Amino acid sequence: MAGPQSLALRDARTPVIVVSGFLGAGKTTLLRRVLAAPELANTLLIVNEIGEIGIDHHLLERSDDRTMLLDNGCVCCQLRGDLQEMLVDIGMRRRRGELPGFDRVVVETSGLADPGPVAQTLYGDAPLLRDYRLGHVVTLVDPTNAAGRAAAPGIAARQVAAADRVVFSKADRATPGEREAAQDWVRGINAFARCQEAAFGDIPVADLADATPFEWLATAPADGAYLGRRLVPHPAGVGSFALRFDLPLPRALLREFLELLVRLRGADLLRVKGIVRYEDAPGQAFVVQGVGHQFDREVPLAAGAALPEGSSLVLIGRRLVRDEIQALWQAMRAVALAAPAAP
Ligand SMILES: Nc1nc2c(ncn2[C@@H]2O[C@H](COP(=O)(O)OP(=O)(O)OP(=O)(O)O)[C@@H](O)[C@H]2O)c(=O)[nH]1
Repeated sequence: MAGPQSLALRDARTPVIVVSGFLGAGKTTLLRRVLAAPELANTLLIVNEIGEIGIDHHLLERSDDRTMLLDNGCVCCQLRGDLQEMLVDIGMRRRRGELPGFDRVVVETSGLADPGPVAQTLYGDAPLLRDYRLGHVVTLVDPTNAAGRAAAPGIAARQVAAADRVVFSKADRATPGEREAAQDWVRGINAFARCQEAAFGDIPVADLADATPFEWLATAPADGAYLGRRLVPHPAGVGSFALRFDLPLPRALLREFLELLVRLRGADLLRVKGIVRYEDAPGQAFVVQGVGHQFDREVPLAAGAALPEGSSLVLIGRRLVRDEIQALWQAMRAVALAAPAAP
């Protein structure tokens, strides 16, 4: 008898794999790693970012015609129709030979997106069903960031509920207690997902390439029912904005600013990421990012990457007011400029 796996293999439609996970859980890190593998070379990637400027697609270091950006909104609500349109358009262009072929699509959702409605669009839209089927819904859970999940419990839980695979990220850093707590939390929400741990996204590539979600559900009549039907509103007060800087920044001042921001608003600051240029490193751009209180070391970006001018920092958090934070920066900048230069 043909098993579910062989049923899926007879389905020639392109699988769409949804990669979800809370802010900073490690989605981009995992995708950078697995999409570099030759087995996944033929993958079209759609990156959704909630901030008004996209950062992640610059980090993915892929050619532009294989990476598309859906920014300035969340794909589970405002941009759901945009994703539908994008997928239908890409399907048509591929048929007309205007786009190189691709074997799968990966959608990296924003850290505040509920992947359920995203995945459901693939079941409910006839033009989409012609070209695509749902592959895995992979949700990353960062065991070291229970506080972040607690700040937006509805969304974090929905991300796990919709998953057929859960990857516990940051295995290199998480303590045994954090890992156990994260596992208990996931199991309490979704007992069916296949779970694995990863450090810097080191999952076997085949886990993403083989795109038959919930093998046993693939043959069930209520295909996709596990995704649930209810749309969860985004947590109250969580929003995002970008700070932009035209001139190169003083490195030490930016560090002090971010440290002060964490001291003043640490509990509400869920995610910071940006691409910055420093006065002391002409021509070089750096990625700056933090999750909760934890800031990563800065990473210089490859020269020649198509990057925006100046510097931009995206801040995502609860009840953060752009003007107040902008004013804090300006005040610190003014004090630094007025201070006598060190002898
Ligand atoms: N130590 C450690 N750090 C990690 C790991 N995975 C990701 N990080 C770091 O965690 C931070 C966030 O990682 P990203 O991959 O950007 O997370 P993301 O889920 O794409 O973030 P958003 O798109 O903002 O939601 C970065 O500083 C990464 O370097 C890991 O396995 N171990």
